[in-house]
Amino acid sequence: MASARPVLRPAPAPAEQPAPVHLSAEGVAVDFDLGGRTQRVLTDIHLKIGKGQLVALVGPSGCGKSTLLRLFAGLMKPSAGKIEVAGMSPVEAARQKRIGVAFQDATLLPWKTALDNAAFLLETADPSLSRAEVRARAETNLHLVGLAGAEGKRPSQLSGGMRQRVAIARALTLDPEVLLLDEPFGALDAITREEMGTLLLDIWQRTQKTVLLVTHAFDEAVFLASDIHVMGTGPARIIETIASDLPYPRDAQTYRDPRFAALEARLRELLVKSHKGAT
Ligand SMILES: Nc1ncnc2c1ncn2[C@@H]1O[C@H](COP(=O)(O)OP(=O)(O)OP(=O)(O)O)[C@@H](O)[C@H]1O
Repeated sequence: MASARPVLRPAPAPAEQPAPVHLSAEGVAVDFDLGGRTQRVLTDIHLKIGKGQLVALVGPSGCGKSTLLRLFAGLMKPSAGKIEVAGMSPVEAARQKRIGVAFQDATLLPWKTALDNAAFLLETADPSLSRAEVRARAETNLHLVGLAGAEGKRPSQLSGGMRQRVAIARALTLDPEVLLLDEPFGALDAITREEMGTLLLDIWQRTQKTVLLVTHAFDEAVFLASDIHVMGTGPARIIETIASDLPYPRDAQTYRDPRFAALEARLRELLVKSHKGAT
């Protein structure tokens, strides 16, 4: 009788563990008081973003994307529901330097140079660091965002896109776990925007930060994000979450992947519907 041969099977792949939740919104609503009249801007927002994910938030203009980002940054409180960052309140997470933000209006200090602006937040957040150390970190990040040579310029001497990049360098200098980016490349020309997108992917892959990116540009959302949360209006809520099937790493070839076009088309369809109030 032939001896039974051991059957060689590949070792089972370890079950993929979902990343622990890093940013969460549970039943969040925001009301603004407009001189005695209450306007509900966000309603029933539920969102879970895993640690180390790069996620995009898209939606019609004025639907409340920046408001949601401001909630995660701890800059305002929800009228209802709960927001957490790393299992704590956003205010506490910000206090612990876990959150870096770069918003649409770069809000740089006009009297400070690009280098001093990039250094500013870390300088005030961690007085134990030497000035030389802080400036070295700020300089590294300014170079990373393509601003070598502009260290000594003041905001009034920089273009809108350059100011935006200083704001990103300032957020990176804090070395936070979470990056909240509101239209960070909105003011840039198409080519620089693509370059900055590739740079962001590179930073993200090297640092494994959790990134929440607000953008109007479908191609940017599709190129960068693993999940795209689509918001509708009146009042805003998440109408769909698209899990991207585009693999990482992504590069110029990614734009030619048929899956890219399909995702972009899906986004377009959802946002057109949302504009018409049909969702
Ligand atoms: N502090 C505030 N007080 C009153 N209303 C506000 C305030 N901040 C924002 N809003 C209103 O809330 C809504 C959502 O604004 P928000 O800036 O979050 O939208 P958005 O989706 O980021 O817009 P965009 O894409 O144009 O940047 C808008 O109607 C805006 O006018």
